[in-house]
Amino acid sequence: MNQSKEQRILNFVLQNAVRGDPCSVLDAIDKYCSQKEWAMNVGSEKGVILDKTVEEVSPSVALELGTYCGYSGVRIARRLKEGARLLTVEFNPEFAAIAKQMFEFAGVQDKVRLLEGPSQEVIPQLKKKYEVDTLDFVFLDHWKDRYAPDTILLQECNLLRKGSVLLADNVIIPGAPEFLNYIRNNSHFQCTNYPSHLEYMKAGDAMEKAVFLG
Ligand SMILES: CCc1ncnc2c1ncn2[C@@H]1O[C@H](/C=C/CNC(=O)c2cc(-c3ccc(F)cc3)cc(O)c2O)[C@@H](O)[C@H]1O
Ligand SMILES: [Mg+2]
Repeated sequence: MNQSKEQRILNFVLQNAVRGDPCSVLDAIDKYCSQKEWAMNVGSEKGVILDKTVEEVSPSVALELGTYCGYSGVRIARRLKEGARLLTVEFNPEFAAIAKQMFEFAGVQDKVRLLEGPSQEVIPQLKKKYEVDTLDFVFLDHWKDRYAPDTILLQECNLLRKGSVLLADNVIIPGAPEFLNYIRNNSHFQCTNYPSHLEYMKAGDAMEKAVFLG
């Protein structure tokens, strides 16, 4: 059975990156996806916006929606302080298996917990099953029509506290109009837009940061 693109990305990392070195893993994925096969990783340019936001927030508990191959999970985990943890949600078993291997090779597996399942089922389990009190940081990068309903669900489940930071990828391409409309017209969120470019391409894209005001 011929390999998937995601398996080819992982193989390239295993053969070209340095085990235990998260930066070399990110560089290998960026090299492969810019030179060989495009893939929907947040990439190095938007990745810097992600890095800066994670450093600013310095989260103890971070949530990622849409693990895919684990690129942004590695990117976030490598910046977490001692004892902090990333919970990342992925419902495609093949991608989850790829991402788990990516985390282990990068050496961040002790900071990252991959939760397999659809976000709308996992989010309501975070407090009881995964011992979460509130989330300090949430990275949204899954199906774009899920950003708004999941942001509402996070509030319904009391998972946000005053100062919790949401960061959403792709608010230009593919776009998340319902999310932008919801979050920018909601007085409980303070929004900031960060213009950038689509990963590995020249097209414009942007990230949106939304701070929950309580
Ligand atoms: C059910 C809720 C739910 N629960 C759990 N896991 C879920 C989930 N919904 C989705 N997943 C997983 O997340 C990942 C999907 C991510 C979706 N991302 C884009 O579509 C995207 C597209 C472009 C682009 C494509 C083509 C272009 F031409 C331009 C741009 C660029 C980008 O950066 C992009 O993020 C996969 O692993 C899903 O299995
Ligand atoms: Mg994305």
